[in-house]
Amino acid sequence: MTGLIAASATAADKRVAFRAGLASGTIQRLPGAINPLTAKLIQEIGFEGVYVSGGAFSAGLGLPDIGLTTLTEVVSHSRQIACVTDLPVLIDADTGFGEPMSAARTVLAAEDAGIAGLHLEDQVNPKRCGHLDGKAIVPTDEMVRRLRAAVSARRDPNFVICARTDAAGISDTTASGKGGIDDAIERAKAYANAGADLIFTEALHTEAEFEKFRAAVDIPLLANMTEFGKSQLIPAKTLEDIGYNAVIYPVTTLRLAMGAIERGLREIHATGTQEGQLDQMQTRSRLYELLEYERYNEFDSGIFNFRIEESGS
Ligand SMILES: C[C@](O)(C(=O)O)[C@H](CC(=O)O)C(=O)O
Ligand SMILES: [Mg+2]
Repeated sequence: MTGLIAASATAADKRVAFRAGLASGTIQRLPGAINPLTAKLIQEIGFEGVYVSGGAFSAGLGLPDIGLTTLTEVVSHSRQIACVTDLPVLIDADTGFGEPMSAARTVLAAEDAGIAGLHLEDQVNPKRCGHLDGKAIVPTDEMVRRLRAAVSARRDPNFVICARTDAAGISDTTASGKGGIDDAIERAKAYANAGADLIFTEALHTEAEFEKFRAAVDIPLLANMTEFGKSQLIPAKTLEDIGYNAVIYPVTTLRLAMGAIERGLREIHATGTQEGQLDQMQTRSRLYELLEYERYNEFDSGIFNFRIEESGS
């Protein structure tokens, strides 16, 4: 029955695995899971970890990514995802949901939810998507306070605290931060000194910028391969060759699913049937396979009465 209902790996195992992956020299690929079922697929296909995106979570609630979601909402959604996978789950904790003390509380809640790590960003509150113009960052020392609070709250030393800097995407001089890639690199060094285990280099543009960042700091780095944003979409192998340690595909599964849902709904609206789209769908048998329906019979033989051979799908 191990691995049914909930994952077989413990939170401690997953954090150890994430740290080992970050130190391995092999890039850790973390697609965003929009729900626990997607996390099961991510594991089955063979990725190294699962990401929980704040942007995809808020979009799923029908809201823009402007800091409207709360610590409780994000952690409970992430707990459900972490619960069903043996893979480490990294979550998007935005700016920590408040002042430094709230960042500390966020870490405690994430640890209790079985999550392997989280990232905190240096944007002002309320934050916005890192690939939009007009965002603003807090002074370095304020972000350092956020991080110190998070690091000191941690009870499991293997829980990964990732610091995201949005500085590279800020071109105009703001009251709060210089911005630009050089500022981002300086900030990454300060964040590493404050105890961050991993740096999320948000909104770099080109391969050359990723290379420049890698050459300047000696702490694990995470790349964000989000679509339709400011960053060139660089293959995982190239990022690995550059020396990056992790890559997220944060909103990709939401965009894939929503693209398919919109096409399908329009066709049903236009033709009155979904008949022509059956080959685009995950079949009942594939869904049941992913859910491991059959294994549930191990402890209750009355549950599984679906026959793949007879159903034809
Ligand atoms: C990584 C990110 O923070 C997210 O919430 O997934 C977003 C992704 C996106 O909006 O494309 C971000 O880069 O700010
Ligand atoms: Mg986000």
